Amino acid sequence: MVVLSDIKSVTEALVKSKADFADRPFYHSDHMLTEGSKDIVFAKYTPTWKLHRKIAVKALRQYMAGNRLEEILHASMKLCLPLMAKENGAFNPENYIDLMVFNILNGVCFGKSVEVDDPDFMKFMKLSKKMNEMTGNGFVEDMFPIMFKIWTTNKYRTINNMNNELISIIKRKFEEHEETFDLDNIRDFTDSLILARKEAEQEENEEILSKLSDTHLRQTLKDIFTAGIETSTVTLRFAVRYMAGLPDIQSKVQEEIDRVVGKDRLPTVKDRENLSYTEATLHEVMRLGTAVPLGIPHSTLCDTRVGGYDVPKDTTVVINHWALHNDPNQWKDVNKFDPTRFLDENGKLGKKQDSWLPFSAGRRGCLGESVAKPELHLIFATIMQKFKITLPEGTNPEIELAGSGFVAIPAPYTVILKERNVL
Ligand code: HEM
Repeated sequence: MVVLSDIKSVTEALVKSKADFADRPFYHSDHMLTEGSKDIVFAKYTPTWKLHRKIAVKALRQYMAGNRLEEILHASMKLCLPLMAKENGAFNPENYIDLMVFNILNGVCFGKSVEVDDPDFMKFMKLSKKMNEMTGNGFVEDMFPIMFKIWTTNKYRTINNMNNELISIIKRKFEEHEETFDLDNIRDFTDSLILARKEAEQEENEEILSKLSDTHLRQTLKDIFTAGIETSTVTLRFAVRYMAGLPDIQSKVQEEIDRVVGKDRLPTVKDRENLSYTEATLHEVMRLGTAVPLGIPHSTLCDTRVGGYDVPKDTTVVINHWALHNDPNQWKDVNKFDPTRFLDENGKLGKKQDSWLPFSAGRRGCLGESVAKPELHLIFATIMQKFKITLPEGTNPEIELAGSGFVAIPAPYTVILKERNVL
């Protein structure tokens, strides 16, 4: 296994070496949990993966072209904000952040916003968190694949059952969409996937059709949901926790939002270009609170080289995003939370710093970056606009980490909210 921990070698591998590092290692457990490697996230670098990625990118682009993201977020915020305002004293904001993010991705995929007690929301979040927590340390079955045939561990069986429950939720939603599909009204990402299949049917393209089975399409949906929800909720949980412990930075974010957006309306996607300090603060949250510290493992497609070393075909390659974000050669006062490092001399968001790579890069770079960036910004800016956030007295100012999954999680914490800008 090779671990790349500096931006020079990461850029060489992911960007300059074309597809050499674009494969994924094969794990039997992934193969089983993705109904036979029919997903995007863990799939090998094959024409089928390329087709699904292309269709998913196009479908997300279609969705993002209008202002549906903003509409769905505003609807969700109108549900969440009054509930948050009613919280008395210190509380854990996790459930509200979960709902805001769930509603965005539920909106993207299935065109709907739900309430806090929606059964699918509650079930989905519970399953997704538990699965992230449990899968982090891997499966003994991957070392001894024969076990899949004779006896699987309790851990694998539990995760497999939870995975099947997730798949059944998505399957039901996909079937509802198929029944109500209308060519003249493409409502969301799911409709765009169904449309892609109908187009292949019209062209009688059997080869493409064989790659667009129901299983493939629901696995793509599952990817968008699972890859999108945990990463975004964790980033926002870090953001709220950082702001609670950094009152000066919080005030600067709020001054900017008050000046640009005011008090009479919610922030919009268009405001983002004028909210440079707020965006820079989010960048700094994503640097110090790296949500996916070791990315998703890559694998080499051929014999290749990186950093002057030979790397044989089929070598697992890990991108250490945490190291890139904490490299003292790249970041001045590396441990200091300082949004201004992302701003130019005019206070505008400067060119992206090379060693800031939360979404990775190259052919396997995060497929949802175009959704995640406006989504995180809108949610963060709206929370900051509405609430002053403080820590309960006696809280350790250091942020503690928890969890052992793909995603790094801040340890559960509580905050106190005070409404600002009450209309
Ligand atoms: C804070 C938010 C997010 C972060 C930090 C993040 C980060 C990442 C990272 C590090 C990877 C691995 C890239 C690689 O292998 O080099 C990845 C892959 C992926 N992400 Fe995200 N992500 C976020 C949000 C999202 C969202 C909202 C979606 C869906 C709308 C999404 C969908 C995906 C998919 C499908 C892949 C697999 C791409 C492939 O293998 O071709 N992510 N993400």
